[in-house]
Amino acid sequence: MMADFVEDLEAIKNSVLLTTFTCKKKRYKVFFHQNQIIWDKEKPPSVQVTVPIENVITVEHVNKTANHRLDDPTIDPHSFIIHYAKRRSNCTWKHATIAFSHTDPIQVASWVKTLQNTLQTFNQRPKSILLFLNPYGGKRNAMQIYEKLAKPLFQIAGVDVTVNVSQRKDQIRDFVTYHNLDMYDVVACVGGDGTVSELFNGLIIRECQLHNLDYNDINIDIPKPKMPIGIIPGGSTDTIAFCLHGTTDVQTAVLHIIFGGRIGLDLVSVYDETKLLRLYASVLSYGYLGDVAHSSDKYRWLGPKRYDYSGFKKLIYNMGYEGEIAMLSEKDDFTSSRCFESCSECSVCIDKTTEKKELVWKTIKGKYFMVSGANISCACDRSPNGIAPNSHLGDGNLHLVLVQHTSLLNNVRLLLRLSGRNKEIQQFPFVETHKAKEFCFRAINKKSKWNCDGEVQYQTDIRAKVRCQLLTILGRGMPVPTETVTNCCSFC
Ligand SMILES: Nc1ncnc2c1ncn2[C@@H]1O[C@H](COP(=O)(O)OP(=O)(O)OP(=O)(O)O)[C@@H](O)[C@H]1O
Repeated sequence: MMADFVEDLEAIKNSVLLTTFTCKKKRYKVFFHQNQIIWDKEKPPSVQVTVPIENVITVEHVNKTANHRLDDPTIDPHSFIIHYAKRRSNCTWKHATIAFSHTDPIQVASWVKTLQNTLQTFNQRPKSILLFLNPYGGKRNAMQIYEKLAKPLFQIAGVDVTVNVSQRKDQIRDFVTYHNLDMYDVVACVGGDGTVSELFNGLIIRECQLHNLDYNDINIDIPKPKMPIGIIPGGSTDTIAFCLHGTTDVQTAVLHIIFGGRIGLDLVSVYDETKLLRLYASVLSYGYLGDVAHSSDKYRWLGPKRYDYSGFKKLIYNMGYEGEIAMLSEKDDFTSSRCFESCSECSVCIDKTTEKKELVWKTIKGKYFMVSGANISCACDRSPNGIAPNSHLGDGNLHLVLVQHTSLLNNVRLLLRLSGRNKEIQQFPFVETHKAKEFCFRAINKKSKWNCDGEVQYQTDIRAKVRCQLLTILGRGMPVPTETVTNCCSFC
């Protein structure tokens, strides 16, 4: 049975179709081989387009226009349409279509059947999605984002979407924790980092309960939820979505959900002395960013601009906070590289046969402007490199970025560099970065708050532990950039 299936797949992959079709009164040679559709004009100049079948959303017959309003639409046996995704230079993907016609309906039927059969072999593509909308985050337009940009694409792809609009904070987390999700392939959301955080915190608590595990115990191996999550940006910063796709473009995110590609994302579980506080995916930050998260919530009516206002106020105060940090790291791990699509460092983590490296605890004390445990680079539109440019999505490590308390001028340089794309903050002498699998923080004297995926966490003394690739996300990872970097002034 399995052998037959594999043979069928091979037969589909090796099948060759070559037909001359018409498109907008011009003749095109269209070719399908080795899972690539290629078309080009019959006569010069050449306009060759190649579309890998994994970038095809759907293939269908074109509908004939009905003679009367009340007539049911019928299919035109002479034409078919390919809906596919086109990658653009700025990391975004766009929906595109091409319709081909032929006088012989058998040619058209043969193409439609072959392409549809090939698409059916992509069995990771979701058929049924439970989608949460957060009407409160970002510009409060999650509903419009869904109706205008996401729904039409899901309809083209034939994905069944059940929409659930959140009525209160933590409702998404509670729903995912306690409701039956068996009828869905994927849970997804339209919202910012706080919404994504509700979604995966609910999924993890649910999984622990299913396995009768006490999630408040830091020593348990947290079970990995089977269900992947899809993220459609609809918040203010959307750091998680940006680090996954290299953009916060909504259409790109929806296309990644439709394609069903999977990547493993590390999560970090954060505890106080007695219990799990929450899990995070982007950053846990104490000091400046904690203060900004706390004060900016009062100005939510300002939208994303609230971060500029609160950020400026907290910068002027230039508070420093004393603390003691203990971190658990691999003894000789000095590697540092960026995480892009098909990342080799993240694929090593999946391989359970990798030998375990020796881990050591190290303790440091100091006065800090900011202490951040970055699980991912934390790049976003406002900070194209992020706090930790070399942090990976799924390598089982976080980057502990410690910014010492220093002059106001240095803080301004730090923030300018964070908002630029040319240099990394790691090059400043007052910034040190450590890779860690676990860390503890204890505040000394004056206390700040933690900013945990954009949400305020009031307990200051915490312990955080990375959980390697605990979450499966629909996406392909950050694309390799094509832009060249230009030099900037030495000030920032
Ligand atoms: N119906 C609701 N009413 C009030 N708050 C809600 C509701 N649904 C979700 N929330 C909460 O809204 C808060 C903000 O949401 P979210 O983080 O998605 O947007 P944001 O803060 O604008 O974006 P980002 O985190 O990307 O900067 C989160 O704390 C989330 O738990």
